[in-house]
Amino acid sequence: MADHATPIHPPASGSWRDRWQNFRIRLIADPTFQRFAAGFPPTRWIARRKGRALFDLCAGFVYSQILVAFVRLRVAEHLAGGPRPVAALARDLSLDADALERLLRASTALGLTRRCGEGVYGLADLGAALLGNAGVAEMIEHHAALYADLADPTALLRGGSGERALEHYWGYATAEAASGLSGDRVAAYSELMAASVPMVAEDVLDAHPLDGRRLLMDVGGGSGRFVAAALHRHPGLHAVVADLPSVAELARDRFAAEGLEGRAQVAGLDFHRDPLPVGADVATLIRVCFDHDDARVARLLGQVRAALAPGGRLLLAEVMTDAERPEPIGDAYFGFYLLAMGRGRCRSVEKLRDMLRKAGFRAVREVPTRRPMLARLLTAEV
Ligand SMILES: CC(C)=CCC/C(C)=C/CC/C(C)=C/C=C/C(C)=C/C=C/C=C(C)/C=C/C=C(C)/C=C/C=C(C)/C=C/CC(C)(C)O
Ligand SMILES: C[S@@+](CC[C@H](N)C(=O)[O-])C[C@H]1O[C@@H](n2cnc3c(N)ncnc32)[C@H](O)[C@@H]1O
Repeated sequence: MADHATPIHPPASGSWRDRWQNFRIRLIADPTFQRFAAGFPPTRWIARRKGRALFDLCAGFVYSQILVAFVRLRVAEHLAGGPRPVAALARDLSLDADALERLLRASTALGLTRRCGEGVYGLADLGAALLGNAGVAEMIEHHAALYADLADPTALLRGGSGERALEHYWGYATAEAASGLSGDRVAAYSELMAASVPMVAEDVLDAHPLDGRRLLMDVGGGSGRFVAAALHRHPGLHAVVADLPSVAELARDRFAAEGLEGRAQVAGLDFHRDPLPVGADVATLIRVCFDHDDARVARLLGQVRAALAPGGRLLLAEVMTDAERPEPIGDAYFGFYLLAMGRGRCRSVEKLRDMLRKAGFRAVREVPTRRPMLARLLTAEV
């Protein structure tokens, strides 16, 4: 058996299911069993699959950095016209051909490219999906800040010391007076959000069209890209973006540039301190609540409800988890992302439902979205 100072999962009392689970865990932790299972034909495939899964967890950062090189060198764009020989591509990218082939073999192994013959590579499904998705490429570049904060993950869990890269990047997350943030401090995150919101906007507006609504208030609406998408879809709709003053100015510029200034207004404010504009018959909170702690979100939901007209509706969209089934995007990725950023957390659908009800909303419903990995949607009535 494994040579451990403390016994792993001592035999338990309880249901047969618990006892069986404990037995399995003890067995799998035993190196002798691991060796046996890797060679024994009936268990060999399971052992290989689990070993591979553990290897992929170990190697995740390496895979991610291969993706960074792939995006930074714009390999997908250079292969968009069809497969190309390594030598020609190397000339275009000003890269040594051997180094490029190393990258292309790696990106082929990861499903981004495919090998079409001796020294010739083309796009595979994941590389092609990346090409159609500018927001993802920007996120990949942005991850440098996240990885800097994750360099010492236990220190991060213990609260660390000094300002983290993401805490600085998202200046509002821990600021006492967020409304004082200058244009310089909000420009980078506003651009990143504007690049990544179009897919979320499509999915939310497809799942819940705003037909029949008169005035939309997008709370934390950033530089107005969601509102612009809604107004282009619904010609009778008017809207207001409520965001920090320096961000609201970016939205004003967008509306002017897109000829929407007659239908879209901005309200520069701090939604933790200032009242929201009243009278909208639909409000949206898109990727806003998970930035903040429970107490602030509870107050914000109360504020939004109070600002909505009678019969008004709230659409709350962001990544959500399942209370009883932790999963990689909400619990692993956003769990640690938001920890580095400051005070936020990715909440379960159940938790958000409960918070909405406590804020006085009724008829809280989840409306399925096309890509729940980007955002799930809850609607609630005043
Ligand atoms: C017959 C043929 C040709 C094919 C058949 C097979 C087939 C149907 C293939 C499908 C091909 C296809 C259309 C693929 C599409 C793939 C898509 C749409 C992929 C999308 C991927 C999206 C990704 C990877 C998104 C990543 C998002 C990230 C990392 C978001 C991060 C967000 C952050 C950090 C937000 C921060 C906000 C804050 C601060 C927390 O509030
Ligand atoms: C993660 S971004 C989401 C932006 C946009 N809804 C989207 O999905 O692209 C959060 C937004 O909330 C705004 N915000 C954060 N704290 C705020 C506050 N106290 N008052 C007003 N806006 C705030 C930020 O400026 C930012 O634009």
